[in-house]
Amino acid sequence: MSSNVEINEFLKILQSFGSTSVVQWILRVLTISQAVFQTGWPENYEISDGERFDFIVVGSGSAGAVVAARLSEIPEFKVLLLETGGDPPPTSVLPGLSRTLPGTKYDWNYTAVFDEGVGQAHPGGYMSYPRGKLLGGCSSINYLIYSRGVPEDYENWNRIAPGWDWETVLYYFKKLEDMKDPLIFEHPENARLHSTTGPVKVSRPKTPPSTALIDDIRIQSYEEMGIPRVLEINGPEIVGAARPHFNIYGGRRSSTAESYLKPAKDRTNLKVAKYSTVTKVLIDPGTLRAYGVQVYTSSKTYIHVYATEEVIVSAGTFNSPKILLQSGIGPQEELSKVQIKTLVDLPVGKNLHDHQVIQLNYKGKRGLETALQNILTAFQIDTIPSPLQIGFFRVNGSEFEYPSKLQPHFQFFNSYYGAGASEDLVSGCSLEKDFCLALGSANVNNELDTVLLALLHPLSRGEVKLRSTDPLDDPIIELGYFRNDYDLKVVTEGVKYMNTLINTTYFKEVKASIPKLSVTACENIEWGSDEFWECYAKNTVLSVQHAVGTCRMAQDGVVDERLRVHGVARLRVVDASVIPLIPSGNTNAPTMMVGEKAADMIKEDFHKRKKENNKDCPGETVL
Ligand SMILES: Cc1cc2nc3c(=O)[nH]c(=O)nc-3n(C[C@H](O)[C@H](O)[C@H](O)COP(=O)(O)OP(=O)(O)OC[C@H]3O[C@@H](n4cnc5c(N)ncnc54)[C@H](O)[C@@H]3O)c2cc1C
Repeated sequence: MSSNVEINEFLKILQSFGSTSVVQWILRVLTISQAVFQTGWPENYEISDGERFDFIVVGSGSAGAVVAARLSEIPEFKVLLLETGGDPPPTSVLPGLSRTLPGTKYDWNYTAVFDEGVGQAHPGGYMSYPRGKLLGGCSSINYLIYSRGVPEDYENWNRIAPGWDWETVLYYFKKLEDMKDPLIFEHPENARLHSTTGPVKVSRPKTPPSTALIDDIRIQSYEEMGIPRVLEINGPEIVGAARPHFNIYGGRRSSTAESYLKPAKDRTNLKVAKYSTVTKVLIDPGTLRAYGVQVYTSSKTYIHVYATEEVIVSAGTFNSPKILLQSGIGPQEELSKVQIKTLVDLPVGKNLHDHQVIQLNYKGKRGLETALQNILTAFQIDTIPSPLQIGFFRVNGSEFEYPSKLQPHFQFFNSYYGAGASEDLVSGCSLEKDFCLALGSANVNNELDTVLLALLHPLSRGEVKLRSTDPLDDPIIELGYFRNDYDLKVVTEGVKYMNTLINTTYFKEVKASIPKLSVTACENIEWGSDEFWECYAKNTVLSVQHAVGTCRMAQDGVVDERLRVHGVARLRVVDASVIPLIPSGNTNAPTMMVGEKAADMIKEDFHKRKKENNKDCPGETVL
């Protein structure tokens, strides 16, 4: 038994002793030490040129790790999982440190560009767009918020790609979930949406009374604005606000590396090759059948490994289209620009969409008491220490009928900063210098609420393209925000509505105000006018890193409803890139759900093929 397992067992015993503060502290120290002295990740497998497997999965992220782990449940399947990155570091495991990961070696460090006249408050006209480069992919570096979207999101998928209706996907959402919050099961309407039997842990960590009060005041304010207080953000309501659930349990991040790959690490039929970058899919030009992949290894050589059954590309919204394009699958017009011969002409890289967000700031109470809040939270690295409230709402008006009334227009993330967190705010601010400095100044003596207002259903689309034929070159990411005027109209309405927060009881009591942050592009517009907020939104726009859609699942898309690439046999894409329409919430859980459903479809199709060929059917009973 490894020391990690022993510590885990000990932690479980301690947890059963309840919540005295001494036990809490012992737990905290042990959890942190367990994250720092890591063991338990799958061992690295050194692949050799010419090796054969049944299934090759490219990328171990939110979807890829799920697919590889589920396929390897069938002992007869030989599965290879290829991943560019390595093991998650302690900063990934400990939830309170998640914000330190973007920009490090655990991030692909991509930059994404705005169209002319958009995002002008971003120096250089581009912004960093983090993507996890490690076991678990983005699920190992994200902000751990657990949100699934609403039923109508999936009914819409189902209209485009049959088989993805709400009741079907709910089965997979429940299959992946281990809900640790007992409160949910006290309410039948909520309980039916959740499960305790899946591998991914979900909890709402307890907060100290001072933090709970801050949460409560904000949720009360949103209630006054007409956004109801709800039990949870994955409940039966379409709109409402609550403290969110997180993919955290026992002080650890429940990434797909933690919840799927660790438990599968001793299976001899699953090999995990780290530091291995897939540069293209090998496709027979005569039969158009995928038969393997080209890999750039840690020793800087290119090798080939072969798949007798299927290649599954799960490299994420930017890298999956890149790999397909490098393999000759994509728009002929784009491929010819970089002199790649087109094998199959498909809209790869198109349909990029995202939850673009507008950061709004509200300056509140003055004084030492709120500054103390920052000190209280600083040591709680085994949880999400800062107060955070999440809500969903629709704006009124017959001109805002898209999306349907069964979906919210906006999601918002309200973070609270006690006075004096300015340095944090300034260093985390990527906009023009004067804007960031003014943001910091607003918080020197006063608490500050920053609200990230996310447009949930944009009509604008961007695109991912190849920069060159060099497979190690970063792709071009054109965000395409606000290409459709409707998006800016809805966003401006949402911003104006959100600004009424300062008219609610608490914010009025503390004489809250909206700090005047300078945006050069809007200098000549009257501050606070509708025109100003439109300009502010267009130019300070950010992202919550929910990019999807570049290998769209649709008849006229890149993959069919079983995620098979149109026109190419034995090749699937399984990750956020297949999402045809972005859901009303964060994208990690929906992507894990896609992985779960895909694994079942791959197993089914394998058995179907074997039956057709009249051969033995290993593992059929598993289904
Ligand atoms: C900073 C940040 C915060 C976020 N916060 C949240 C949140 O709080 N809640 C939420 O629900 N969602 C959040 N998201 C979004 C969510 O995590 C992603 O939508 C989701 O994880 C995407 O999963 P994926 O499987 O498509 O891709 P990924 O998880 O990115 O997986 C792709 C994997 O493939 C590997 N890979 C890529 N190219 C290659 C190659 N050529 N060869 C081999 N391996 C390769 C990558 O290294 C990576 O491990 C956040 C994302 C980020 C980056």
